[in-house]
Amino acid sequence: MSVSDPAPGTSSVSAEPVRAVVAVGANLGDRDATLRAAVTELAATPGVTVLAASVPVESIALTLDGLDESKPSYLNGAVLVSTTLSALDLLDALNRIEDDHGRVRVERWGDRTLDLDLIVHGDTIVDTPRLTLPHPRAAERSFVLEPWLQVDPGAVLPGHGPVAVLLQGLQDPIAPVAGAPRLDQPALTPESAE
Ligand SMILES: Nc1ncnc2c1ncn2[C@@H]1O[C@H](COP(=O)(O)OP(=O)(O)OP(=O)(O)O)[C@@H](O)[C@H]1O
Ligand SMILES: Nc1nc2c(c(=O)[nH]1)N=C(CO)CN2
Repeated sequence: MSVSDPAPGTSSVSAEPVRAVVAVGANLGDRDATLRAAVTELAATPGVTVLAASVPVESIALTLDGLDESKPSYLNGAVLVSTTLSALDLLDALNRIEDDHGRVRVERWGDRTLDLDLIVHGDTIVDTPRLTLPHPRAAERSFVLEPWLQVDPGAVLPGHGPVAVLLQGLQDPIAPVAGAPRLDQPALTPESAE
């Protein structure tokens, strides 16, 4: 590889589709509606096919000071996609969707209307300020790993091991949302819930 070659997986177009995992989260506004809209927009992105989406899970806000129950709680989920986009182009698409949902970047790990993190992109390993893959904090977060396991029961986090094993070692609590459909399905309306 010459010095001008892009890092693996970051050139603008992948030769073959790869599987990627996107973690979704929100703790401001109508969290459920925002996550469902984001999955719809992801599915409408050229070069992206949604293969599966988790149901939403409720989680306590993780801040730089630890879990903080005084902050609005998060809804989190995960989406498994097949994509011909490079990791960087997929990240750009995720950032555009975040911006369209009024995402304001004020404080690290601060409250947000929508957060879309790229967890893995094929076997891409990259570590730059713009993009680190696999996501460097995924292994510590039940709110990422449990939904990921829902969409890919055999998932392995490169450099860390099977997601099912990692999840067993974590303490951050997550809770199901009673009756909530998968995030690639419409929300239940009072009529459809009857
Ligand atoms: N794998 C990745 N997924 C998403 N953003 C990433 C990734 N690697 C690096 N970044 C960079 O991180 C920057 C900050 O992203 P963001 O504000 O979403 O972080 P955060 O969600 O607050 O924290 P965390 O990364 O711990 O989830 C973005 O500008 C983005 O370029
Ligand atoms: N519970 C929860 N806490 C968080 C989350 C998140 O998605 N869920 N995302 C963060 C930054 O990515 C910071 N803290």
